[in-house]
Amino acid sequence: MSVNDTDDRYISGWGNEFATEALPGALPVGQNSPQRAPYGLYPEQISGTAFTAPRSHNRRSWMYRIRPGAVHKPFQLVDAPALVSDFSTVPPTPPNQLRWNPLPMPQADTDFIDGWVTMAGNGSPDAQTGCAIHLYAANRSMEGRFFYTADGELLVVPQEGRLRIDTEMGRLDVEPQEIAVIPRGVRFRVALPDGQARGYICENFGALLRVPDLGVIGSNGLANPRDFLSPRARYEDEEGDFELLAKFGGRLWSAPIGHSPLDVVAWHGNYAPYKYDLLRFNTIGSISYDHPDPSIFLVLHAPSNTPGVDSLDFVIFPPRWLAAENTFRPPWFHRNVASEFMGLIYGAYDAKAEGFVPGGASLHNCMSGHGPDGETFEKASRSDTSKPHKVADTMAFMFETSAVIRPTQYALETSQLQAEYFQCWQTLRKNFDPQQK
Ligand SMILES: O=C(O)Cc1cc(O)ccc1O
Ligand SMILES: [Fe+2]
Repeated sequence: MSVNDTDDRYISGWGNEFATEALPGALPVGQNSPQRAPYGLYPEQISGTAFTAPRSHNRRSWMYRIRPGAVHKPFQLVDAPALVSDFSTVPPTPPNQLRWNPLPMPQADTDFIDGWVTMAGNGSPDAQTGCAIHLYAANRSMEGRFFYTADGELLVVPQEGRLRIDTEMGRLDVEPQEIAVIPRGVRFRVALPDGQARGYICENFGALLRVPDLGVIGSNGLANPRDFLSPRARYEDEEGDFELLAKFGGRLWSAPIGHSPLDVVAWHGNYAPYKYDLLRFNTIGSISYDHPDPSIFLVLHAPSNTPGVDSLDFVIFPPRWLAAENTFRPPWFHRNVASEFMGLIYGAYDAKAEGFVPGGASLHNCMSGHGPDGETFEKASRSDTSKPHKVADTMAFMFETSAVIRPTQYALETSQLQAEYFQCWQTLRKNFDPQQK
């Protein structure tokens, strides 16, 4: 999918000052809050950063809507036992390497919101740092229901089935190998064009995700800002007995609402949902020797207050050429200060010969040893590195965090957990021979 001047669905560029209207002249000219806005619309600002954040980080948008966001009945608590947000209350677990099979598709009617289960995370919405990592599996479109989370922005990584995400600011159609980011507070509804869908969600409680600086890479490369797409304004003028769901303070709340909140006729600003096709990533790697650190595969990151340290990194392992000579080409054995939650969207991952399957997940926490499994090590230690090799048919990703990731009780007790995961390194035998260099 490309976007150009004739694409009537999206506007492009990461963090742009967009201006889009579904009716001509719906955006006031030269001011945000005229005494009476065009078409009888209500102006409403949505702020994603503090009013006083530096201009380079300041994110807000103005919406021109049929009714203000305040128009709904009071919220009531909804039981949502599968959702976990405050990880300070989740006990630390042994530093074991963990791996899971995919979440099964639901049997009962389950929409995108019903289908969330929290696997792991750190921090909390109250602390405004950390993240919750959820899986979703759904077989019904949301009907008459709308959702937002005040706890964080949502990074949605579809693994199976397309998602039609209708947001206040317009429509995003996303499919596996694309991602969507829905800002904190933005209301949306998800339909499933393929009848069912499964994937991963990282709910980022901290600073907003952004495209990283490129340093010595230069002015182009990795995820190029022009490839991020935001929706054009699109509105519904519908009344009915609808439900507005909110995730707030780690809990789920429901309020009756008499109209569709997707009633924004025009908006402008730089706080908006966006999508990105992971196959657009300009993957950069070694063309001489050795395997670079995976920070070279960074798509988006949420910086912490410590320079150079991110609270959350979103890293991908896309198809790419491996050309490094005299080099062990797959990921090396390693122990990191960061903690790594990995998922597989498509194909196979080059560090794991088997067991890590699309829709599955793994967790390698701070300083827990991991790396290639026995089979991968044997093969890669003997492969011919005089020729480049294409790693094709693959798309893995990592939610990497500076704080330890705590798996939830669900994640530790589910039958998806692969109790024998540790075995994949037990075949790594002693090769050491002091007589033989
Ligand atoms: O653990 C993993 O497979 C992710 C990873 C990949 C890599 O190429 C280097 C380090 C790293 O943590
Ligand atoms: Fe790793």
